[in-house]
Amino acid sequence: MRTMIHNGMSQESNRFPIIGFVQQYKRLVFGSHVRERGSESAKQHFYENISWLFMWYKNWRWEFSYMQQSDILHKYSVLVSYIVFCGTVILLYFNMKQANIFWELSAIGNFLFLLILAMLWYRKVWSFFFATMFIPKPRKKLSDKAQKNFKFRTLVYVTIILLQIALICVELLDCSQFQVINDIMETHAYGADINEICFTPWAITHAMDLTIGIIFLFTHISYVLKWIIALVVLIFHIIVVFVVYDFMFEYSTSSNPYFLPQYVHFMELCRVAWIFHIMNREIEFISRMDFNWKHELRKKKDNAKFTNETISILIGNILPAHIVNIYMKDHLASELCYEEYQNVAVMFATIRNYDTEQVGMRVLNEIICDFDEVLSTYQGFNKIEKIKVANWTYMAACGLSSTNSIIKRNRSNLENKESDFKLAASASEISGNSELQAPVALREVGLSNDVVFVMMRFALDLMKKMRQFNEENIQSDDKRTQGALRIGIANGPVMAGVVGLYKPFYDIWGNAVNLASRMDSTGLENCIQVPEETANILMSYDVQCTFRGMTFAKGLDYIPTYFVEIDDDFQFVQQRTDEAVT
Ligand SMILES: Nc1ncnc2c1ncn2[C@@H]1O[C@H](COP(=O)(O)OP(=O)(O)OP(=O)(O)O)[C@@H](O)[C@H]1O
Repeated sequence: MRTMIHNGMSQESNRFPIIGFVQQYKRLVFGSHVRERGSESAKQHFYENISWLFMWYKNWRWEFSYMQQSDILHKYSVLVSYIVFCGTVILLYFNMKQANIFWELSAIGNFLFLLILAMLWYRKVWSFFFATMFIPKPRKKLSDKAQKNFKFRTLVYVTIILLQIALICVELLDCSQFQVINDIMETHAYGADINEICFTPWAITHAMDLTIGIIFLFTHISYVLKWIIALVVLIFHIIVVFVVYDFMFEYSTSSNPYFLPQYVHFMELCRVAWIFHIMNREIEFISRMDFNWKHELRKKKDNAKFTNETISILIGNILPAHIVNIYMKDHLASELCYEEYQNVAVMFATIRNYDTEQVGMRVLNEIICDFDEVLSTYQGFNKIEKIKVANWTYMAACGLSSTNSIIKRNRSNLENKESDFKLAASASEISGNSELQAPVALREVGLSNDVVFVMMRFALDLMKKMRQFNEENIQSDDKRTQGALRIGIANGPVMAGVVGLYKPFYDIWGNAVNLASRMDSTGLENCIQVPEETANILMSYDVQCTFRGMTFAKGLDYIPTYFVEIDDDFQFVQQRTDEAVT
């Protein structure tokens, strides 16, 4: 992005009138070609959107937001124009006779300038003098607002120029044409002091030069407004030079023997106006181009943010939220990162009576969508995480929350307790759990048996959903053609993580997973089969579990298994008090 901006900026700078000329010259002399790079469309957009004559954006929304930008140079512009104002006072003082009104206006001007400068500079001056002391910096509200407010900036600008022009006007008005002629004749006839003459033409022209300087000094003021004011000053000068005080200017000294002094005066002002205008145009161009690039950058940033969010959503559909955070935050994609959980409830739910060959993918998709809908209601602390759908089996787990886990990372075989702790803490930061102090605490949290009870409730909700699906989609009363769920649940320690380079897939491993799978494969339709340990937990929650018998589970031999007692509405049956496990 930075390279793109750099390329763009250097390309744009080649188009400045002066630099552009140098480039053209180089091409002519050395035959070199400047290779066009960077974002062509952004550049094209900029050129199409700007009016070269008026230096404004054709899009008024852009123009408005450009003008509303904060002008950090504003206080410096005001300071420089104050110096110029004082310079004008000194210039007129030494070259002309002053009336009282001149000093009154100077005093008003000084007062206004100092007021505005105090408003704009108080914070900077304060931090300059008191930065080392423990005096709090004054609030930046006023100076900041003044800098940001376009109307205020324009008002200050117009006031300064009016003050400057008024100063020249009072000097001129104080000198009537009759008095000027009289002064000149006295000077010639009686050898009177030249300082006694109330009017010095070059002083007026130079004061006008300074005014033109102030006009083009300010940035973030409408370019057209500046030109209108500059034209008014030029016309005012023409009237003074050629009409009202033509006699004085005609006989003033000339810096060019080939032109009449009046024209020399006018050309002087035009030259100054032209130079300042060119400089101002360059600054305006850079400033607008800078704004354009900022806008492009903001757009690209927004796009990048949107893409990032989309990626997060997509990955969030594949991986659990806290794993997404670790992946996105720490860029672990190429490293092994897995979690150890002390107690997770695992469920395998197989949809029976359907075969993809017979009913097609549509039925499977609809049922799984229904199940996912149920899943979306199991959020929060004991959130249920869908692991996968394998064939017609829906696999889910409860207790895979970041606060229950110890995260392990395999970074160059560097794995020790300390790093485990740090990562567990970072996971807790992500999930916002500040109670987490050490892995020991994690283990205690991870041992909560609520996960088993929540998993059982989820299994019952899936059964209800299955029945609803049958009612809505299957016409026949034949139980053999209707979908039925066979569910196995087990709990215990598991490991969870993402392995491999491509197609990140979150999975869980451990005895509890194998056992849950066996509980499903050896179970019965519309029943939830659990091993003894899980049954004991459920019974401690007052859920009636009935001993099924010794069931053969491959790899485990014969193990005692239980069915969770379910009524006709797919509600669990409360345990009879005499059987309750305490
Ligand atoms: N992460 C998992 N996802 C899906 N199924 C799993 C997962 N982990 C284990 N299982 C299933 O649990 C069952 C028992 O696992 P075990 O490791 O005992 O397999 P096995 O001895 O190879 O048995 P089988 O011959 O049935 O595959 C297997 O059927 C296996 O498919």
